Parts: sequence; structure tokens; C-alpha cells
Amino acid sequence: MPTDPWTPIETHALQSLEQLFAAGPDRLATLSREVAGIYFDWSKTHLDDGLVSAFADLAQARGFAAARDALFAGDIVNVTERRAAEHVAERGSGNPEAVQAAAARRARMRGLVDAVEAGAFGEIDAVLHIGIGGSVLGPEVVVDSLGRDGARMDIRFLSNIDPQAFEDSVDGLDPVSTLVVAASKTFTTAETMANLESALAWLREGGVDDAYGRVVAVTASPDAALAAGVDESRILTFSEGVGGRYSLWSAVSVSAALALGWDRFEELLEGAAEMDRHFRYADGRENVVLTAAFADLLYTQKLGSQTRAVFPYDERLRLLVPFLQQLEMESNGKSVTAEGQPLGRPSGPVVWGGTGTDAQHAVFQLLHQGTALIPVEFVAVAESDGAVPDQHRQLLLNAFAQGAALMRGKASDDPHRSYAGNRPSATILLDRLDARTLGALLAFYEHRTFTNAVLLGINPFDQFGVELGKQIAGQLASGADEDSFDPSTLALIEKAGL
Ligand SMILES: O=P(O)(O)OC[C@H]1O[C@](O)(CO)[C@@H](O)[C@@H]1O
Repeated sequence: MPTDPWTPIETHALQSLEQLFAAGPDRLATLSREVAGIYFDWSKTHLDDGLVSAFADLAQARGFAAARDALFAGDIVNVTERRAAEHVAERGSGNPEAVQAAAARRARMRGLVDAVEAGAFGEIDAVLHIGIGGSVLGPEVVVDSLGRDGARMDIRFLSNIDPQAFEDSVDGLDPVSTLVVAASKTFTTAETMANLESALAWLREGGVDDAYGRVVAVTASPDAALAAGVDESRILTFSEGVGGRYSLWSAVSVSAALALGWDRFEELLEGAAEMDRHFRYADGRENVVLTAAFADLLYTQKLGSQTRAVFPYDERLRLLVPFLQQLEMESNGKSVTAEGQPLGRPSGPVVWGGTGTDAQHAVFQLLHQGTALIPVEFVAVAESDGAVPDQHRQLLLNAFAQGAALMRGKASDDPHRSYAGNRPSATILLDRLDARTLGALLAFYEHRTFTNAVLLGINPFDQFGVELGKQIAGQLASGADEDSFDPSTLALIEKAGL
């Protein structure tokens, strides 16, 4: 056996998708699975038996099973920050102590949701959720996906420091009946603090005398929230071990719980826990997370794909792509291993995408005939939301047609009208879109990100790469060391009149 577990993968001769289907009548059965109300089909990728075995050997060589055990045991897996990664405990999986602590925090969260519903803050009909990155993208995708039917409140999300974003977010809201949720793991993030100040001013101008009394803080740094003026009784906490982009299972989703009701929030957690059990216990070939990660690495590592495109064919899932962008790119966009050695191979890909069918009329030309090999992922929901069933049927058929067209291609004497085909795609089909299936779907993506990281040797739980830009913004704002900046940056500051 070669000493480098990548060698068998790199030297493996690939067959075309057409050949793979022709040669393996059980291909669909081996590369598709139903888990937690979601059908995963990876058969239109170039994975074959030999590759799956080679990737399984790589997983063994990289200590994947032990790494997965360590994640669920609450061991230190975020080695650079010397922390566990406790997001699975938020949905009741893994380390009993962490699960218990998360349950106690969740009980406080529920108390607050009940208090709001019981009128402890007056007549509240709207929530302004302030946060950025992981402190907003999770609850936002949940509310946008599930909140169309019977949302109990008008939930607005505000992240950007652009004052226009603030104006837009409060447009039409009455300060007197609005609750402000300020979510920030650190409670120091510049955008969130600035927007909180604007929200406080807006509340006061709108006749709310005790503006702070309307603010709920969600944070892993309660002292910082206290120092910012929020009363302890309205501070909900989550553990330092829950990374921002993995935090939607915690009190960060208090706005989602207010919008959807407590039961649906619990169902979201249960769906995620079901995916946790699958990821943790399903055998190698049965494990949809491993299959997905193997295909990811096939394209990024062996075939040089620098991007992966994700297309939800469902308007309700339109915010899935930005959520995945943070989850995957902040986790696996690294050039060094967890031990600080050069990675020596491509890291996680750029994740991009859009909503089908819109995207078909905008970016699919490149997917069908461009020169880059881009694995495509379709995410769709079988059950129609009921409105116009025939349009829903057409929506799904379009998604499936795109996968077939990418794979099949079409020969033509006219090169402009010729499609090479043999282009990979994966399809994720939810039985229906509800809190359970959404929880399972998002947990699937978390575990897939983790699995990619383990197989590459990356620590997916830190994000030092975002710090430098913040520091420089601070330096520019204070005018410190201005002379040390390059002429381009200085000219831009002058041009903008700053
Ligand atoms: O929750 P916080 O501390 O406000 O951070 C918000 C986001 O900013 C980041 O730290 C990146 O700058 C993300 O990792 C995080 O989700």
C-alpha cells in the first residue's frame, strides 16, 4: 500500500458518467440514500467503487473515526483555540455535560420566548434581529425557509453597517411594538454594536423611554453585553465552544423561535439530531456525509475544481447559499493544516450559486459549455407548498433536467451547439420543507464541512483570516500610522472625503 493515501486517488483512472452508469446497474442504489426525510443522490458524480475505497483508506489514514468521536465527545477539536466544538450538544447530541449545559441555557431561552408571548415586553409584533455572519445567517435562513406559513411576528434581520441597511430593516416597523435582539458571540463586533446604537436611538425617538429594556442580548460573552448596558435578565448565553457559523441551534435563533413558535424550533433541533446520529453511526458506504465529502474532494483535489455551485430549486431555500458560503468558506478556506504546516493542496472551494430556475437563465451557460469543471448541487423539495402544483412540478422537472443535461451532453457538428456532457451534479431532494428536514439538511452541511476538513487536515473551527481586515479598518478609522499605508489606499480615503 502506498504511504501517501492520496496517491491511489490521484492515479485512479476515471470513467465517464455514462460509462459508470452502463457498467454498474446498482450504481444508483449504492450512491443514493434516504436519511431523515431527505433523499441524497450522488450517482451523477464520478465516484466509483475504487474511488470510494481509496477515500475510505484516506479517511482511515487521517484518523477520521477518532476525529468524529472527538467532536461528539466534546474533546478539544478546535486545536488553535484550545476548545471543543459544541454545536452538536445544542441539539442534544454527544457529550452529556455539554448537552445538559445547553439544555439549561435553552430553558432560559424558552422562558424569554414565553415571556415575550405573554406580554412581558408589552404588545410585541415585530423583532429586529441584529447580528452579522454566524450571528444572523442561521436564524435568517430558518425564518426565511419556514416563516411563510403563519409567522407569528414580523422578523427583520439587520447585519450590514451600511446605514441604508438599518433604514431598510426598520421600514414600516413601530418602535413601540418592536423587540430588538442583538446577537453577537463576542459582543464587540463593530457592525453589530453600531447597529445596536442606531436601534436604541430609533427606539428612543419612537417614544420608548427605556430603550435598553427592549433589548435582548445573545452572546457567549455576557460580561461584554452587561458592559454594553443590557440587563442580566435579558442576556441569553451560549457556550464559547459553539462557533459563530455553527450557532443557529443556540439562543442565536431566539428570533426564529419567536417567529415560528417554540415547538417548531425544537423540531429543527430534532431533525439536526437525527442527522447527527446518521453521521455518527452509519457505516462508511451508508454514510451520506462521507459520500458527499468524498465527491467534494474528488473534484477539488484530483480534478482541480476551484468552485462548487449550489442551486436550491425552491424560493424558500434562497438563503441557503449565503449560509453555506460562510459555513464552508470560513471553515475550510485555510492554507495551513491544524498543526500549522502548509496545506500543500487546494483548500475548500469557493461556494456559489443561486435559485433555480432563475439561475438557468443567467449562469448555467458556463456550467454547460464553459471550460471549468464545476460540480453542481441541486436542492429541491418534493412536496408542493400547495399554491400552484403544476408550477411546482415544472420547477422540479427543470432541476432534474439540468442534472441530466449536464451529464448527458449533446453532440453536434456545430461546435457552438455542442455540449460535452459528463459534467457532475448531486441532488438533494427533501420530502417536504419543514423544521425537521431543514434541521437535518443544515446539520448535513455542517458535518460535510467537518469531514472535508478532517480529510484535508484543516481545523474548520477557527477563522483568523477575518481579523487583519478588521484591524486595518480600525487603524484607518483612528488615523493611526497613516503614513504606513500604500498610496492606493490613501488616495481612496482622500477621494471619498474621509
Ligand atoms: O458573533 P460575533 O462575535 O458578532 O461575530 C460575527 C461573525 O464575525 C466573524 O467573527 C467573522 O468576522 C464570524 O466568524 C462571526 O460569525
